[in-house]
Amino acid sequence: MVELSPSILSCNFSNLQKDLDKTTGTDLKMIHIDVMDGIFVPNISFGFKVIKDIRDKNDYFFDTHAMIVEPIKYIEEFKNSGVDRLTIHYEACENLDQTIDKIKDNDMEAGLTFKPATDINLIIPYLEKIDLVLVMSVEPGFGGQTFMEDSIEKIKILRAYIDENNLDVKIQVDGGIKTTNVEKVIDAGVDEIVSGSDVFGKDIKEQINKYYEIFKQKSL
Ligand SMILES: O=C(CO)[C@H](O)[C@H](O)COP(=O)(O)O
Ligand SMILES: [Co+2]
Repeated sequence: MVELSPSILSCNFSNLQKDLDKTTGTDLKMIHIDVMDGIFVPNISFGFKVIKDIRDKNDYFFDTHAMIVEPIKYIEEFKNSGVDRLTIHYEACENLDQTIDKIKDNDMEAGLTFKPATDINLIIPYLEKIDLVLVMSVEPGFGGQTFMEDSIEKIKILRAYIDENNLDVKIQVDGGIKTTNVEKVIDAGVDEIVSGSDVFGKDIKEQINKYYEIFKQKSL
């Protein structure tokens, strides 16, 4: 079944744990943690201290999306903060192979993502060595943007390649997903859905339950 990874970027940071507490009693298994450095993307979110502090209070799988230049420099710190999977940007790494290897050496799952304008054919060769490929369906940097329709084709290409080659790689989509458009990305073949403003910007528990209702219907 498809899983939801709600982005805490849309939480109220003055009440972060209060927002996370509202997710209890749902089917949720992971949360999406967007780290931005103000250089790779034109926005700054939060860093290791925040991740560490919520790690102490939440058992969820920490699905972390690093929108930072040269994440290789910070891999140990992500690990020490309690990150379970580190997803890095193709465009942000001078040596992508080395960066992926170092994530794995630090006992985290490795995810790879790419900006909407990046040619998907550049990503395909790395599918053999990663655990997750993330299709960005908005320009990275901000929550609350509109879903880019051409992401559907990218998901279909990745789904076909992964299935044809029997690869053990999950597909995630991030940006502009709502309960009203989630079905089309599921039909295209995603395994995980990131949603920020449509979860933490609304009635949190109700929205998570709505997503899981849709996922269950779709898996019948
Ligand atoms: O990576 C991101 C932005 O760069 C966020 O995960 C994403 O934008 C989620 O927010 P929303 O669902 O509101 O689009
Ligand atoms: Co993200």
